Amino acid sequence: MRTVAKALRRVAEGKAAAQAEAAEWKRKYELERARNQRYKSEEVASEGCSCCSASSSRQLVVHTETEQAKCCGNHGICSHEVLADEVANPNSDPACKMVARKASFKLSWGCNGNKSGQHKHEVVSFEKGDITTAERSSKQILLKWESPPKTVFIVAKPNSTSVHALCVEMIRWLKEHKKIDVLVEPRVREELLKESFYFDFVQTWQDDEEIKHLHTKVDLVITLGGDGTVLWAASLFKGPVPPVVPFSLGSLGFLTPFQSEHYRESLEAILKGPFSITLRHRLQCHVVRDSAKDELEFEEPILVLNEVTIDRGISSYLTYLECYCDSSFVTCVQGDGLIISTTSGSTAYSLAAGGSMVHPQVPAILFTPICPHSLSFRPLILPEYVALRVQVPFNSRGQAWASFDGKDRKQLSAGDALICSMAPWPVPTACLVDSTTDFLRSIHEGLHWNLRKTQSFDGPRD
Ligand SMILES: NC(=O)c1ccc[n+]([C@@H]2O[C@H](COP(=O)([O-])OP(=O)(O)OC[C@H]3O[C@@H](n4cnc5c(N)ncnc54)[C@H](O)[C@@H]3O)[C@@H](O)[C@H]2O)c1
Ligand SMILES: Nc1ncnc2c1ncn2[C@@H]1O[C@H](COP(=O)(O)OP(=O)(O)OP(=O)(O)O)[C@@H](O)[C@H]1O
Repeated sequence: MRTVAKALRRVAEGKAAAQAEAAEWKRKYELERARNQRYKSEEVASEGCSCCSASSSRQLVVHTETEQAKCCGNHGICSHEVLADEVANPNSDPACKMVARKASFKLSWGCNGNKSGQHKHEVVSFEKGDITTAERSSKQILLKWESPPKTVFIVAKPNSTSVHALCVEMIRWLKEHKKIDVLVEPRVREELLKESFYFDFVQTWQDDEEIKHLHTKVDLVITLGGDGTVLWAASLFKGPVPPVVPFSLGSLGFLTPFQSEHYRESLEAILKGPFSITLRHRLQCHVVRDSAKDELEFEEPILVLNEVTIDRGISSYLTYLECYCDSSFVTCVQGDGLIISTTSGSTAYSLAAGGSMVHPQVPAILFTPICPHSLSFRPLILPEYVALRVQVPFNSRGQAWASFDGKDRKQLSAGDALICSMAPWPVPTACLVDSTTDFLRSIHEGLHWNLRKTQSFDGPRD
């Protein structure tokens, strides 16, 4: 219990750190606004400001440092740290090639036609091009490049001829028509070089240590596969995630709105911008062993985009789990297990277990039992600022198993606990239209939600 209390404190410290960062960003924003007001009388009166012409849509437009001198200050946030250039590395080894400067971008929040509504400035920090959130945005978010993206990371589903063919064609197009550098996983680079030495320019990494710095080298991630490829791509980023463009080459396509047949048009639009994004929040999960003496014995936290599942594995006994929300006891789960899901995962395992479908922008955590041995156990939807703790009691007959986005199963013995809270690094996925339209399309086309033959007009009348 002592180590779990420490774990909860650590989660709270993590949240506090994210909120402190957001508060610092908000302080900068207030300072910039004050500075913009001072500039207003000097320059904008004569020159005007490009963003003001967009003010009819009450867009919040974020300016770069260079624009702040003439920014009108009506609704501009001018805090934007210039990204550090990376030193070009003469080493020809593709694993060591450093990419040029990372593209900078700005985020704006649309008020979607609500011209009169007072616009609440969401606090989303995107220093150095890394998106970190302390609060969920309640408006559609637009991403606008301030400098053209230079490096794209392509994640391709393995063992698929169609995916490989598209990957080859897309890399050629990006290099020859868009002059964009491409980075792929080591497996993919080997496959490309077997095909032709032309692909020697494609970059990759040598060891997993480099994966930790992927977000500093990549401007955009493209996934070629199904929903699982999006999950896989997200799992490669243990911190900030660059914008992801998911192309659909799977069966359902909940997370993959872009059609591969039109990849040129889609990528032209994305590379030019601005484009809508959905900040898909992730859960950060810690396994705390009963044997842990102090917090240094924590295992590597795991980030999930869909859900973490705690189930009975191959045991024939019911799982028996004690659940806490912050420090309040929630319930004991006796059944096949429990799913703690994000809103992005609400249409996946949680839905199959009877949970609700929730729009990905809703700030929530889903608490869904798997085949509970109790008639009254119904799924819950909790706020996203809570920390959930699931513990295997000492009087449990069997063990439990935790799996993260359906992968990496970890055994939980008596006294072990799993602690989950919202991670400050969402997966920013590009929208085909916008967050809501894409979500509704996915449940209509992926699930055929409420698809019913229409009742004929003829028949009795009131
Ligand atoms: N009984 C179930 O429904 C069940 C069981 C196990 C895992 N899953 C889901 O599979 C996910 C892993 O996906 P995978 O592709 O790596 O494994 P997988 O290849 O076994 O695919 C499982 C199915 O889940 C779908 N899926 C994945 N994420 C989804 C989402 N956010 N919304 C709607 N459908 C989604 C995929 O399209 C695929 O059809 C897990 O995160 C879990 O949500 C579902
Ligand atoms: N680049 C990758 N490297 C390793 N594994 C991957 C990679 N991309 C995807 N996978 C794994 O392959 C499995 C299948 O991927 P994906 O779900 O995208 O294809 P699918 O199952 O054919 O499509 P759908 O999920 O829509 O049915 C997933 O479990 C995923 O974790």
